[in-house]
Amino acid sequence: MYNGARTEKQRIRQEIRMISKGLSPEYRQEASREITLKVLNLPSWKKAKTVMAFRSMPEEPDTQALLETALREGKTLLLPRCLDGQRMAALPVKDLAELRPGRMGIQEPPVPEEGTELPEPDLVLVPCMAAAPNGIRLGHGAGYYDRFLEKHPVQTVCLCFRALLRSDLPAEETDIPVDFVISD
Ligand SMILES: Nc1nc2c(c(=O)[nH]1)N(C=O)[C@@H](CNc1ccc(C(=O)N[C@@H](CCC(=O)O)C(=O)O)cc1)CN2
Ligand SMILES: Nc1ncnc2c1ncn2[C@@H]1O[C@H](COP(=O)(O)OP(=O)(O)OP(=O)(O)O)[C@@H](O)[C@H]1O
Repeated sequence: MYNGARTEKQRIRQEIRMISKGLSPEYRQEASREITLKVLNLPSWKKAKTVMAFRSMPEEPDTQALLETALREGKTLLLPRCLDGQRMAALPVKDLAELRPGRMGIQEPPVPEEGTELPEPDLVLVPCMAAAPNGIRLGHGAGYYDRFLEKHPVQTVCLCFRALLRSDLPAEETDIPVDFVISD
């Protein structure tokens, strides 16, 4: 079946990969620092008892300081773990040393003991390849976050380098826009 939005997304992902490759380590580091400070100043971060964040991949804003701060502030920290090619779970992490590489080499929490109750997040930090100021985001194309957010309608904040913001992202019916986009 021809799907215009999907084809357009693939084309934009190629462009984004090129732009992303051109971002210097110095820019990434400084921009990640600015993004981190903005997140820490969000009322929704300050209020949140349980935060679902993500362990960043090299091309994403570095979330290390956010993860450490969440734990230090005594928040319950959840990180995604891919269950299969379509679904992910938000699992609790007490110490970043518990994480092990999963799909695409992303560090994931271990599977909790059977019967462990999973806390619901008050705030979800969402990764992206690119995002539009109106909250439409472009991910890696597996639909993990769209499926997850459909079941967990909570406050969402997407972290995106300013250089990767673009207002021409196409949306499919299943795309769930984020509430805020934070960039440097
Ligand atoms: N930091 C971070 N964690 C995250 C995500 C993310 O975007 N960023 N995800 C957001 O969804 C989930 C993992 N996303 C994935 C998205 C696509 C594929 C995937 O289909 N990989 C292909 C190869 C594609 C490629 O190389 O580009 C494969 O495994 O065959 C795997 C995981 C959960 N954790
Ligand atoms: N809730 C859903 N139910 C069924 N299919 C879905 C759902 N959400 C997304 N999909 C399908 O998954 C595929 C990938 O979606 P999309 O391109 O939006 O992923 P993405 O947002 O880029 O990736 P990710 O969410 O993993 O970061 C699409 O073909 C879409 O139709």
